[in-house]
Amino acid sequence: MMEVVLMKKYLKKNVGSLILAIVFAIAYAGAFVGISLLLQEIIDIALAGEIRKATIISACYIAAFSFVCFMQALSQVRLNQKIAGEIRSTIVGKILKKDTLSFEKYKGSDYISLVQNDVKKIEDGYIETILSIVSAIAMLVMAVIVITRYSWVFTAFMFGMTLVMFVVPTIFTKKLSAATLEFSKAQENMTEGLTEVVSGYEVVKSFQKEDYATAKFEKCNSLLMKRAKTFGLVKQINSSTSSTLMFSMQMVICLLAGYFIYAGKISYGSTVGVIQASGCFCQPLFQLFALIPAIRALTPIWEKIEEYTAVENDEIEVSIPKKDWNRISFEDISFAYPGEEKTVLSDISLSIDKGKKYLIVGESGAGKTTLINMICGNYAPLGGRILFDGKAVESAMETLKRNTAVVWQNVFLFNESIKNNILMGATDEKKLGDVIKEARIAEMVMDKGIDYEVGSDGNLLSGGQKQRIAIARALFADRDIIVLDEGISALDKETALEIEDTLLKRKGQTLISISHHVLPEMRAKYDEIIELKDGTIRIA
Ligand SMILES: Nc1ncnc2c1ncn2[C@@H]1O[C@H](COP(=O)(O)OP(=O)(O)OP(=O)(O)O)[C@@H](O)[C@H]1O
Repeated sequence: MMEVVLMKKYLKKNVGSLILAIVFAIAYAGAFVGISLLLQEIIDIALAGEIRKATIISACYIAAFSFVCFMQALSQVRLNQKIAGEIRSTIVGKILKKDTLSFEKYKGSDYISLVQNDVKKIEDGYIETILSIVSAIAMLVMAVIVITRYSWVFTAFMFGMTLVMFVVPTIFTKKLSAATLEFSKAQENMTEGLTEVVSGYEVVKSFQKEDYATAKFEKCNSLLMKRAKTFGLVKQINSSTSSTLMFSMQMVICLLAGYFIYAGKISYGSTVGVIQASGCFCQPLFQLFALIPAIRALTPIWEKIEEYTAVENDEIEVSIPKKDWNRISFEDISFAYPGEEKTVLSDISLSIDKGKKYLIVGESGAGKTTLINMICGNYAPLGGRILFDGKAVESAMETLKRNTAVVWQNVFLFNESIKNNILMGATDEKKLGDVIKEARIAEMVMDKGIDYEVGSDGNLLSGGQKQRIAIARALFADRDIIVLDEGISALDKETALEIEDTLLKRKGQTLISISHHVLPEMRAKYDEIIELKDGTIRIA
């Protein structure tokens, strides 16, 4: 089973906490079975007139019992939290390692739902269920030993009934798995719907489309309610069937014990003991019948985690160094988005020279962003070659990534200070001062302060301010190629020209700029104009 293989590595990492949790799960089972022996003892002692002794024994047992219960809960919560935290970290780490195309296979909200909702299902259900199974098996074994001490007839009878009732988990496992997966999909759908409604707030308000947005949300909400209901119902039917069967079995044991005491075969204390011990047999047995489908129901969740976080190669990211080059050549490259028949780029050949300035132009949808995604190493071409100074290199995509810095049309800023958004973990105060000037944010920094928190995705800044911080970030990264995907479109004409001139003047650094608005004087500033049309290029 896949989940066993996946879980093994988390359990191995937390072997100390795991052993502790197992020890207390078994102790917890022992404490329950021990009650039957205790009851037998104290009833027989009390019947013999030794009430004080019976009271002391009971008090000691209660103290030990509560300690074991507390420790069992504590060790379980501790292990659960540790493992859930590690699963979350692993998932996010793997998501960040994905290449752009496989990342884009799922929506951002799908990943959020995976980490928040699906890991929660494992957190709530997996470890707890495994430990409950351990505890149930231990209780079962101990109960059998204790019951056999009273009479083998009880044991034989209970095993017989168990065989008859074995059918419960087989009925519910499939149904519960399907309901769990449907519930998870509905949660994913809800996360997406909710994100859209909240992110689209401005559009909704300005067009007074509250009803439209509410209806959109309600659709997701009612689907989630429906799926949650089915999931809850199947889960409930599974456990109530188990409870009913357990109750019936205990009733029969009581009748049998009644007969034994009537026939004078066991003492009063033993009768109470055997009834209590039969509870310790029935309860875990039916608990197991409910727990096994519950744990199998999580299989689709494990599969989903595997699918969403599949990373082709874990190793390459950190090992590729920045490369010295003079010319990068793209020869006969083509590209189509996965699952799409239409080729966006067809047999394109172009060369990028160190220090030269390129302007990419073309109609909307011509493939400009796709082309720069390829130049930046985000999209691997379907055919053709990428050469560095005429030579093929290992991991060309990673090498391209190491050599480029992009300012995207839609800038993303972390909910941190201006400074942290530029440095992103690096340190170099001198270079920071330089890029602040070059990106024309000196005035803003003076005004707001370098430690000004920009808000979620920079919502406390204007579009132009965000774009200039993104330019400062790209300059700070000190890559050989700077790419502007309409990266100065949000700026006023004067600032845009100033920044463009600065970037054009940077010697030794290649500039690739995409622009819709190409004025004749702009064309003259660039070394080459790459014109994209119908998936092919014309270089002027
Ligand atoms: N993730 C995607 N999946 C499928 N098709 C896509 C995807 N992204 C873009 N496309 C398609 O690829 C083509 C080129 O898109 P691209 O964004 O590269 O054009 P563009 O020239 O940058 O457009 P614009 O100037 O409007 O930004 C378009 O037909 C677009 O619909």
